[in-house]
Parts: sequence; structure tokens; C-alpha cells
Amino acid sequence: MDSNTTAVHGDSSSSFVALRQNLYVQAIVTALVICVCTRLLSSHWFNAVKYGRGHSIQPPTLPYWIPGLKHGLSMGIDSKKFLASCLNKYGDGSPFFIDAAGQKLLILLDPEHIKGVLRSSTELDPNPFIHERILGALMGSPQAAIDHYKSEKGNTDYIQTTHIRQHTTGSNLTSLDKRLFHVLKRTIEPTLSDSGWTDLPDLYAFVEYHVSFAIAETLLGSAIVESYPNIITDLWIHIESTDQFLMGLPRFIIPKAYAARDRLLSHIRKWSTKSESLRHENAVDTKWDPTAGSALVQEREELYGEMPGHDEHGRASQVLGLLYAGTSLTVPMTFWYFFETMRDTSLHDRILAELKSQANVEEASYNFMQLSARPVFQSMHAETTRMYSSNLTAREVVVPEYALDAKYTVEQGTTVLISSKFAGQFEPAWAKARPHTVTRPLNTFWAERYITCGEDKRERFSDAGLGGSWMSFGGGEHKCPGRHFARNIGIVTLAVLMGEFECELVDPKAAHKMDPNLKEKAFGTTKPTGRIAARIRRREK
Ligand code: HEM
Repeated sequence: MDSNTTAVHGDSSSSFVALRQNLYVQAIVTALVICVCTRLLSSHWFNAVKYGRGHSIQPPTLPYWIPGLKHGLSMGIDSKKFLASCLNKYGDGSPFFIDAAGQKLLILLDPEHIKGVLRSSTELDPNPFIHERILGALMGSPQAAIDHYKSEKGNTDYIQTTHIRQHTTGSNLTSLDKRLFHVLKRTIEPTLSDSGWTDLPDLYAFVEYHVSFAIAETLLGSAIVESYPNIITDLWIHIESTDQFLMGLPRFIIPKAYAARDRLLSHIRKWSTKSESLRHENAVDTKWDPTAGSALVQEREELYGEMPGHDEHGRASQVLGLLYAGTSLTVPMTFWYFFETMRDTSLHDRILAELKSQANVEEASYNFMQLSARPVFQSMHAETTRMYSSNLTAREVVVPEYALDAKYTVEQGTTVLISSKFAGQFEPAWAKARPHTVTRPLNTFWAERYITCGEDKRERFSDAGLGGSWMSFGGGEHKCPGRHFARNIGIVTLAVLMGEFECELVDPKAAHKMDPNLKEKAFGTTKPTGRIAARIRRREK
């Protein structure tokens, strides 16, 4: 080969490489131009709808960069953070859509819109989301059970909500409180050293384990928690995988989450079958039984057992649903309820005095009914859930059109989402509804935010006027039926950790540094950002 040929080959190959590079560059530039134009156009549409006049129009969709996919990529990468960043940037009260590749989600923050939506249970229904996503995708209910919930005869939601409410109020609640108190005390006791303090290197993990265990045993009985030592670990793997299950991710992407759920469902199925045969033999204590559990779950098993699609598989998913509902938000709330009390010396002393005033020495317990009526416990619990409970309330529009206000209307099939944490931090609405509540900024914990004083100078708890702003338990017909139990779980935990034991932070200043950024995620468990060291001992009486 002569040098000329080599030169020609060299020239042509380098110009080919240059051409190819040029094509890549062109493709990248074209994609960038398309994205920038899409962003400019979608911003223009967004502003035109948001600031323009109109009647019966759809709320605007947030600006996006990628045509077709729109917000799909950001939602897929981290929906909790993406939703929070949208609310931080565009959360001035105007409704807006997020469009994840065609799946449109309407985000509300204005309390007037929120109240309207929660009141309109005929037009906006949580059940389509609950049946398909929560009971189907998250709890693994069999299709036959889901078909029954969706059928015209399936008024299961009403039945279960009424039933839970009945079992978590009045004297039934007192029985649950007492059981919980004894289980919590019993499980913590053997972990303490015989003399002096016991170190707790991670206070959150300590509270998470013991409170979850106490709730599980109170609801389901002692047999299942004893025969399945990893129940709490598996439960929290399942809870922490909620958004992946809801997105419908398959088993090969989240194998650990599916394995944990499989184990939970399999143990619950065995438990359910055993409980059923004991109940049929009339061999259970119907108030609370070590194997069959609380009256609440015994009756619930009977109720579901009579419904189509509810063999042990259908029932097990429902039991998992109850265990999940009873722990996923309650346990982190209980941690913050206790932690906020511990780190404020005057609040700590006040709460301890209240606990002592309701101690029942003969029964070695407390009058939880009285404690739960005390304004400070109620207000503190409302404040804890306002700040730390990070849940989304969901509704689906089930009528052809729903008018949010004079300007905006949404179509059938629209999913509406409300973030309790962002509603709880939306200062203009709080200031307008109850100016006194913003005497201290909403990004700080104020135990007495909901306490009012009447003419008789008596303190009262009041959430009047705050519907749509403080909505940690949702609202309307579907308002959380377990909310009284949730509050009392907090009170029982204070009675055990403060009244029966003494607990203190090793380094309160270091603990403050573990405070999470509350506006970083729109939903998901709110935990401290690192381990909080504490110590515990028996209280001298
Ligand atoms: C601090 C703890 C808790 C919080 C923040 C909480 C919050 C909520 C919220 C926001 C809803 C949706 C309400 C709506 O759509 O309007 C809900 C529903 C529900 N909660 Fe709770 N909850 C807690 C504890 C509990 C407990 C302890 C139980 C039961 C033992 C429970 C059982 C339920 C059930 C069954 C529903 C579904 C109601 C329905 O579909 O109509 N929750 N909860």
C-alpha cells in the first residue's frame, strides 16, 4: 500500500468520524432545542391558564422539559422529592397538575378546595385508589376480593370504617389502651439493666420496634408475634417499600420487599386459619385472645370471611392492611410525640405532672380516658401530626365533571392528591382561619397551638376553622377511623417511657442536628436524619 492510499484512507476515516461526531452533536443540539422549546411553551401555557381569566377550565399543568414523558422521569426517579419540590416552588394555593407520561395528578393546597373535595364524597371517591393500588398492589389482595370491593354489592369500605371506629372509641378504646400499656411495659422491662441506666444508641429504632410490637400484639394476639420473631422487621420493609408497590414495580426489581410481604401474608394466613377453627369451636376469649387477638380483629375476620373472594388469602391481605394502617403513621408519630416532649424541659415537666395526676396505683396503670381528654395531650398530638405526618390523601373524580371553584373544573378519572404536611405548613391559610395559631411559626413545634381559652378561663382543645389546613387524618366520610386509637397510642407510650421509666437524651444539642428537613419530601416516613442516643432506667416511685 503506497503512502497516497494511506493518506486517502486516513482522510476518509477521519472525515467519517467527524461526520459521525457531527451527527451526535446535531442530535444532542436538536434534543436540547426541543427540550428548551417544550419548557418555554409549557411555561407559557402554565402562566396563561394560572394568571388568565376563565370559567370551567382545567387547572394548569406544571412546566416540563420532555415532550410526551413530561414529569414521568422526575416522578420515576424520586416522586417524594419531586412532589415536594413542586409544592415548594409552585405552592401558593393555586391547583396544578403533574403529568407523569399521561397519568395526571391534581395537587391541591388551598383549604377551600381541600374542604370542598373532602366534603364531596359522592363526586370524589378514595375507593378506586384504595381497591386497586392499596389493597391490590400494596397488600397483594387476590383479584376475586378486589372484584368484590368494586362490585355494587361491595360496601366493604363503609363496613370496615364503621367497625374500626366502634372498636377504637369509648370503652373498647380503654381496653386497647390497657393491653398496649402492659405489652409495652413488659417488652421494655427485660431490656433494662438491673441497676442504673441502659444506653439506647438509636432512640428511633427503640421506639419503632417496641411500639410496633405492642400494637401488633394488642391487635392480633401474642401467638403470632411469638411464633414469627421477624414480624416487625418484615412489616417495616413492607411499609418502607410503599411507593414502589404503588408504582407497580415487579418482583425482580424489589425482591426483598416482595419476600417480606410473602412472609407476612403466609404467617397471617396460618394465623387466620387457626383463629377461624378456634372461633368455630367457641374456644376463644372474645374480648382478647392470645391466638385470635382483639375483639376488633376477631369480628373483622368474621365479617370478611362471609364476603365473596375472602378465603384465607383475601382475609390475610385485609389483616396486613389493618396492621399497616395501625403502625405505618402511628409509630413515627409516637416517636415525635415523645421526642418533642423530652427535648423541652418545661413541656416534659408538665406532661409528667399530668401523667402522675392520672396514675392508678392499685391497677398499676393510668386513666387513659382522662388523659386523652386533657387539652395539652390533644393539642400536642395534633401538632405532632401536623408537622411530622407525611401522608397523601387521595380521591378520584367519579362524576363527569367536578367544579373546584368558579374558574377550575376537573374531569372524571382525575386523581386528586393532598399533602397533609404541606397543608399543615401553608401559613396564609392558617393565618386567615385562626390568626392565633401562627403566633409561633408553622415550621416550629408548638405544643399548645390548638389550645383556646374560653370566658371561664378553662383551656380547651379546638381545631375549629382548620378543616383543609390541619388534615393529617383526612376528612369527610373517609376521615381516619383509627385516629383516637392513634392518639392514645402516643399517650400510652408517654405513660410507659416517662411514667414507668425515665428516659433522657445523651446530648440534646447533637439530637437537634438530626431534625429532618420537613419540606424535602411530600410523603413517606419522617425519621431523624441520624441516630439519637438516649438512656433509660426504671423510675423510682
Ligand atoms: C397518627 C396515625 C395515623 C394517621 C396520621 C392516619 C391518617 C389517615 C389518613 C390521612 C387517612 C385517609 C383519610 C381520608 O381519605 O380522608 C386514613 C385512613 C384510614 N386509617 Fe388512619 N391514620 C393513623 C392511624 C390509624 C390507625 C391506628 C388505624 C387503625 C387501627 C387507622 C386506620 C385507617 C383506615 C382503616 C383508613 C381507611 C378509611 C377509609 O377508607 O374510609 N389509621 N388514616
